[in-house]
Amino acid sequence: MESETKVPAAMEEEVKKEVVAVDVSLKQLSKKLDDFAKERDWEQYHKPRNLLLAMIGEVGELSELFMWKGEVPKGLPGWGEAEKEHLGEELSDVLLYLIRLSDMCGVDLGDAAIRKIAKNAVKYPAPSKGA
Ligand SMILES: Nc1ccn([C@H]2C[C@H](O)[C@@H](COP(=O)(O)OP(=O)(O)OP(=O)(O)O)O2)c(=O)n1
Repeated sequence: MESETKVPAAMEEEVKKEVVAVDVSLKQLSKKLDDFAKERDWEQYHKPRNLLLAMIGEVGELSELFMWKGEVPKGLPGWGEAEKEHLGEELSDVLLYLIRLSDMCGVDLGDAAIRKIAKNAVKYPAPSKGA
């Protein structure tokens, strides 16, 4: 019983150590994921197709949080703290697998995303605000 109460507290400490209020970059996350995989000898599993399927699985878990709720207003009024925390975890799982997938495909995701936004702006020009 004692260990049951200690484990979550210890985990909480580990999480706190990691959580620092920074504007984290994709490159920083990418490096953390690389270290994480190396430390566990998981690089062998982090092949593009595996990562894609893992990401899709996490998109499914993310979708479950919204399932049967009808339209959900911005800011998620009525959602409890635990539910929002869970949402943050599922969003993170999707993001982390996406970053790792991009890395394992040799795609610089930040660079690709900036280029895609620029391309979108050409395809969908904003209406001019002048007279
Ligand atoms: N081979 C693996 C397995 C996990 N992870 C990391 C990336 C994800 O952020 C998280 C996913 O972990 P789980 O597969 O345990 O999934 P959940 O955290 O969603 O747990 P559960 O499915 O029990 O809700 O762990 C990873 O990088 N490589």
